[in-house]
Amino acid sequence: MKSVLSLPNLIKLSMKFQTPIYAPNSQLLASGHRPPHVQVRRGYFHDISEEGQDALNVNPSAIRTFLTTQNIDFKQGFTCYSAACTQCRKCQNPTAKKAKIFINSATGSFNCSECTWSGTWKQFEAVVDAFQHGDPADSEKNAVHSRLRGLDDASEAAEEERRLTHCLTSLSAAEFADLVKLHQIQGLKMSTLMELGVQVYSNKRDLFFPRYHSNQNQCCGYKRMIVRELPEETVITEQIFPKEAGVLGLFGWNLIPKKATELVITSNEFDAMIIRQETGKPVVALPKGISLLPVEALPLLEQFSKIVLWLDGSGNRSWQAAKIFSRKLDEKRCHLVSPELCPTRALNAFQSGTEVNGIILKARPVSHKSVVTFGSFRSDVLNELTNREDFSGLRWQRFPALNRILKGHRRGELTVLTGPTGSGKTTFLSEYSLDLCNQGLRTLWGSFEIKNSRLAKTMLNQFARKSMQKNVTEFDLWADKFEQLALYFMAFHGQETLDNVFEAMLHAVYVHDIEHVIVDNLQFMMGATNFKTIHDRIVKQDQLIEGFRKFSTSHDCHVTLVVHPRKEMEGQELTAQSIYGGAKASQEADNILILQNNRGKSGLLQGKKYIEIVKNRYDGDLGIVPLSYDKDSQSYVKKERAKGDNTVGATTTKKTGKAAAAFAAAKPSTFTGAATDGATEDEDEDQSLTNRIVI
Ligand SMILES: Nc1ncnc2c1ncn2[C@@H]1O[C@H](COP(=O)(O)OP(=O)(O)OP(=O)(O)O)[C@@H](O)[C@H]1O
Repeated sequence: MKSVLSLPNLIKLSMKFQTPIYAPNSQLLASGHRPPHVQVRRGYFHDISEEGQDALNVNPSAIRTFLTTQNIDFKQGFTCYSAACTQCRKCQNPTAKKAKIFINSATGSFNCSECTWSGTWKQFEAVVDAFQHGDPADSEKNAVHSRLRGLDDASEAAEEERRLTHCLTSLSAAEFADLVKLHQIQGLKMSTLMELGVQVYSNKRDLFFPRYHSNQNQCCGYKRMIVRELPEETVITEQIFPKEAGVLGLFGWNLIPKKATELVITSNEFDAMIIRQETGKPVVALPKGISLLPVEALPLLEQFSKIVLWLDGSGNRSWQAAKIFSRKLDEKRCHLVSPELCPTRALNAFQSGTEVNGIILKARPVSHKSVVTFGSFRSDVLNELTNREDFSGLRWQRFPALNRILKGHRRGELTVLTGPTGSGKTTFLSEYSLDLCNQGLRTLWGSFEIKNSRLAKTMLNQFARKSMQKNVTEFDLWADKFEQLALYFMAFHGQETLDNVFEAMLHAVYVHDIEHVIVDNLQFMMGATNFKTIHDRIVKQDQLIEGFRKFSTSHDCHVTLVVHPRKEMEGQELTAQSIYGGAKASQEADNILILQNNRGKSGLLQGKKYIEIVKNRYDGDLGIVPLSYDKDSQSYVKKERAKGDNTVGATTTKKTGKAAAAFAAAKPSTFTGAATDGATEDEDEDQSLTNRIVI
């Protein structure tokens, strides 16, 4: 994945935020007005355009056909095709006869197991002649003899970091006991930590966890667990290197025997260690927990015919992630430790007296996706029954009222948002998606109407909850934090074909484990064609909606789609029937949200825009969420009041009491309900509105 901004855009950004921007070689690209001590920064959003383009027209059968017509002898693995590597110099050596290139069957990207020669499918096609003749000179001429992206630099930086750390034996027995208590790793032996390469920093509290890729002797990245003492609590945070781009590697990979055929995958290093200690089984931990199974790790995992996934057992998201990962790894070989089998992560299970090996042996095979029995999803049913709160989805932090109605944001659903032109749909969606992304939901934005840089500016203001224009000196601070989000952008602008958009989405879901796609808006996929009749136009739109519906269901990925209302509806209050096109949108969508522009005339809605939820398939609750707009931060969330500011609170409390009557007067036939006790004043207000259910 690449971070790219074109030079003109960089200059514009620099001017806008009055900050200098440098190239990686420290050459000044744009000066801004800031003093020259500002550090080098990268562009702050991830552009997947190149990857998406590369994925176009690549599919398993196209890859197989190409390899066959080129007379390349290949084997089909679980996730990759493999062929002997004749390309790299090392593989010319008779001792490196076993070197293979692995070609990912979904994307076509390839890399060699020995020399880490790597590239995209297009590059492979371009040098296939040189590849077949094993002519390294030729490959160099073609300038694609590239190593896995950034592997060398990252390895060097990781080794440098390791030099800052010390062996655990440098700790006294009391210091090690403190460390165990601090990280809550009772039961783990020092020898186990050491075997897996864990080291301690000079402060005797922070830990270093190395990760490895194909070279089991040299780490390619690391995680630092940083312990911070705050006045009232101790906080442990994780710093991951490399952050996003490049090869992340796997913790524990250095100990995996080349001939091992079974593997356990965990989402946490300590879980991997307890499994190693208690069972001696080959085990690795994922670099970013349940949020990512890096695609470049797939060739490493080809050797295993059985993979047991035991991810962090707390919560539905990890169970969902295990199922998504098993699809990526090939369900045939995957076994899952379900929350029903063991509701906690491995270390916690061990600490509470559970026999870890027994749980791994009982892991259930993932059944064939099109032939299922009740037994295969009985744990899902039990989960849904016992963890209803959890199943109701990821909760918005900025929109508590949305949680009350929609019960959170769930995977695999289709949400349609409509509203009059210019009413603020993009602005709202930006914050709605940012809120979830900030909680770790991997998000892909398709903004066809406004440029990514403008959208990112809005998001940055919302993220910082202040105007970046007015606080330009803080740009670097916020941009750095913003850059940490798992946020990706499609690099499309204006009209785009559905095929191209789907290809980019498919690629992003597969490679980046995207969980939420936002498409703003559907009209940009209708094509420039002049439709003969309105009917033709409606049919086309229905096909598009059907496509997005299928996508969200089959990839268990939430799709939020902006659809314009019918022209004649502008100026009137909109309903589910106002969405442009046939009935498809309202049939296929799981949730329909309308940004109502015609501000309420009286009561609590006076002068406010609001979101009206007119369809909610999950729960059936409907209602409204009032929006207060703050122009500076482009945010729909009220600014936090200073502590002790009772003036506003008193007014609000009073207003809450009268609100129901005032509101009922505004919309008497549509809403019923009352405010709830015990909520904060703001929540009271939201609650008093959202409790009114459309009947
Ligand atoms: N509640 C609001 N009050 C005032 N201005 C707003 C509000 N919400 C958004 N805006 C501003 O209105 C402009 C249009 O907003 P936005 O692009 O989000 O609307 P939209 O509904 O997506 O437009 P379109 O129908 O063209 O796609 C932006 O400049 C935005 O900052």
